[in-house]
Amino acid sequence: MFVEVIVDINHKQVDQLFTYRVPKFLEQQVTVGQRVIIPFGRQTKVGYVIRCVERLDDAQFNDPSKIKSIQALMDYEQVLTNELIELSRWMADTYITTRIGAIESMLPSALKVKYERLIFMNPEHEVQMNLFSDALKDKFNASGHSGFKLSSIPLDSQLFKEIQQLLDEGVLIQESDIAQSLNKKKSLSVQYIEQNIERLKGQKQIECYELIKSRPFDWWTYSDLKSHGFSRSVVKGLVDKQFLEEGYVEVARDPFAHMDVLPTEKKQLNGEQQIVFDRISNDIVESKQQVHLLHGVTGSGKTEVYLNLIEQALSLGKEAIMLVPEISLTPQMVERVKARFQDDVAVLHSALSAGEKYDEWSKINKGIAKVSVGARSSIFAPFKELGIIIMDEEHESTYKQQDHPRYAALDIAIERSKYHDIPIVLGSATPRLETYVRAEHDVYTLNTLTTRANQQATLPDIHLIDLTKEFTVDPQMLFTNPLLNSIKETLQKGEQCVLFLNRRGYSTHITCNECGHVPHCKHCDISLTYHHHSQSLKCHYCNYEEKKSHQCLSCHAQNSMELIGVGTERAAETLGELIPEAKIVRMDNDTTRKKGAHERIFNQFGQGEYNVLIGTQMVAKGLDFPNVTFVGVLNADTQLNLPDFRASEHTFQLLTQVSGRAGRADKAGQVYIQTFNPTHYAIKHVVSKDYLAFYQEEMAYRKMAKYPPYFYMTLIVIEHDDMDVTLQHAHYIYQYIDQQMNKGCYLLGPTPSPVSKVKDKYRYQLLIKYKQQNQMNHILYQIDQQYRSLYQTDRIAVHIYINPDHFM
Ligand SMILES: Nc1ncnc2c1ncn2[C@@H]1O[C@H](COP(=O)(O)OP(=O)(O)OP(=O)(O)O)[C@@H](O)[C@H]1O
Ligand SMILES: [Zn+2]
Ligand SMILES: [Zn+2]
Repeated sequence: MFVEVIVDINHKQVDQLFTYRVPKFLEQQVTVGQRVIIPFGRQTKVGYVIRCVERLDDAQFNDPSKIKSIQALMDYEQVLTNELIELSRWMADTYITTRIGAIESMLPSALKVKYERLIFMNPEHEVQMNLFSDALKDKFNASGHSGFKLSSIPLDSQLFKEIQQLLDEGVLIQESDIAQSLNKKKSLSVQYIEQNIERLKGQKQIECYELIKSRPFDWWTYSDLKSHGFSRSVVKGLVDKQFLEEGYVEVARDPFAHMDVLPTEKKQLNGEQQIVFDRISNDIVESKQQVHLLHGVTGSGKTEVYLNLIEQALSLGKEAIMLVPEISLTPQMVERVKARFQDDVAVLHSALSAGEKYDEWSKINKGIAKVSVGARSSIFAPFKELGIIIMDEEHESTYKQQDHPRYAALDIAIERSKYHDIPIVLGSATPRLETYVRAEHDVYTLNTLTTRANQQATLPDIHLIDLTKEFTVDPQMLFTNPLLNSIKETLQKGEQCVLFLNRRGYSTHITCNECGHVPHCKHCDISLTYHHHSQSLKCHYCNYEEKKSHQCLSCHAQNSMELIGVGTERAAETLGELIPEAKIVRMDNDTTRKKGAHERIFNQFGQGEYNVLIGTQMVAKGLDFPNVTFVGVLNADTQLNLPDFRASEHTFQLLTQVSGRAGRADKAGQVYIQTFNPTHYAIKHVVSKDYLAFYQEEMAYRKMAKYPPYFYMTLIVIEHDDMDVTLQHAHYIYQYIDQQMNKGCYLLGPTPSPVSKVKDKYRYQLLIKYKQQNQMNHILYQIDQQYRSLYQTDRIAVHIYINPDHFM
């Protein structure tokens, strides 16, 4: 038997199938999707079995005896299903990436292997140790002559040179050793040994032995048995009498052990919810591949519909994937899914440690968990009988991976839904234009929820405060009187406020009030951000940091550097001064860095320990607190002014989402939005709560400007240390594309990128607009190929972003 294998080396040149022989003793065990250890050139590598072949193609192999054998299995279970293996090929083609890169993005990082090189003396070579340096002799002696790791020797040392020399002469040899970064958690456990039960006297011991005997192949931890009422001494006694065998066995960590999730009852769906549920549920039952848009206003009970659909899939013996944008943005979602489906749920998200992620993934791989809730990469959850895929808040940009392979979770979902013949649900109060237009044209099924689910709740009243007319009362220019008065009124009624500021840090920039100088990053074309906590200026692109100085570096005026633009930290401080009775808690990147900080802040706010929650994007979405009746947006314009054609869309989405946090239960909600652009359509339609009106106006603009969804767009960014070289290659790529592309495509540029320098590299960009989704793939592939090799020699980097969300 032979296998075809993809090798764990992320390089185009070796990104192909290699054939290996399977030794007799492994024939029964090797399966597709497993990892094997193989000789590769002069190294030992890990490979993924893609295909098993009984007979070789004679034409291809004229000397089959030359085919090498696999050495061992890396693990006993499959890590990739047949479906995922196929998908990796599709990804490599679609995203212009390597197949191994695609495979890696599907697996938990804990499965990543580390390769070590061990140095030995060559047993087939006459070795004269007395010719070795003392340092080398010490190395061998210290290892008991069983070899040492090459990585333990500094690269620039004399010893390293000596070893290289001896390797070349064949006196020493090296061998690869493969280590896995995974630390499996092990726990002391016991297992059944067959014995005559008559020999047991104690009643407790007999019961315990009977229980373990009932599942003779299982390992039981001491704490398992304790929960069945058997103390440690009872179990130990059985071990001593050799009724049980003791050993350390891998156990799963439970990252949610601290989270008490009580099972919740289903809610009776309302009329609209029921209609939507029936329609989608029908597609689950009939195994119909169909994308559904669930367009439901904030608080319309989309989550409740998702939970019922998952339940439906489970009742048919199928599994479900529920994607959320980022766990930190939707903290309550995990809890709600866990509460409904308890131990059937695996949670996959970035806040877990690598080991915890592996354990959760393993639960799916072993068929223990039936539902996964997680961020983007959990779209690859290795389920075998998928019944439904749900993407909550489908408009979020976190559903696209920014690094290689730059996949979109929706594309992957669609591939998987074709494989399993199942529906996909895209839920949002503010769908992307790309999504809505497909629903309009019946490519997707449109489902709508027009009212709030809770019968007493209505959508909040939304008011604008025109900052061109209304003056702010504080020197930081954050709060107007109408806003402050509403906050006070809310607090007096014993209700809660959410305040949203689209920034982080104490203040964004500092500027000299004498000459207008703004400190910039030394390595990037971007102004530095002031952080009050550390009294320093930081670059958010490269992490460069410097102390804030009192003197202007440009005009040398003393004490002239002032803060402009204000962040959440300063806003919270100012509000505390203006309304001393407010109990304020802040939520942004700074206050949530520690593990579990999100949860803690939400819980404390939910329990009423605070009455004002002030924060960035993190407070804008997914919150469901009945006592929040007021939402204030301090400045609606920050996002509107970004150089991005989606600026209006993003502003409309964000303001609608944050407004939606108010008045979700029986108390009516109020929203105040401060803006310098009260007549801008993105803001006007938030006030009128009219998604469709916004959609139509924005579509007209996109059509005129030839933007998505009328055109597909690809951004190409060219980066190099030298500006002239960068521009030269940008022109070269321009000409290449210009000659190859069809009529009806548009090529723009080269222009400097909006952030024209990052980490000391100059950046130019080209933009292509075209009509058919994959029509540029061939050209882009060629460019990618060529520049991959050029990068090796000339360090010229070319990044290709297909349908990017951001153009910075
Ligand atoms: N059928 C129902 N009857 C009563 N209450 C319901 C019903 N469905 C949902 N709810 C409640 O209404 C509130 C809003 O529901 P949910 O959070 O599911 O809305 P959503 O559409 O997901 O919201 P958003 O998009 O704003 O995050 C929740 O508190 C939920 O418990
Ligand atoms: Zn920088
Ligand atoms: Zn100055």
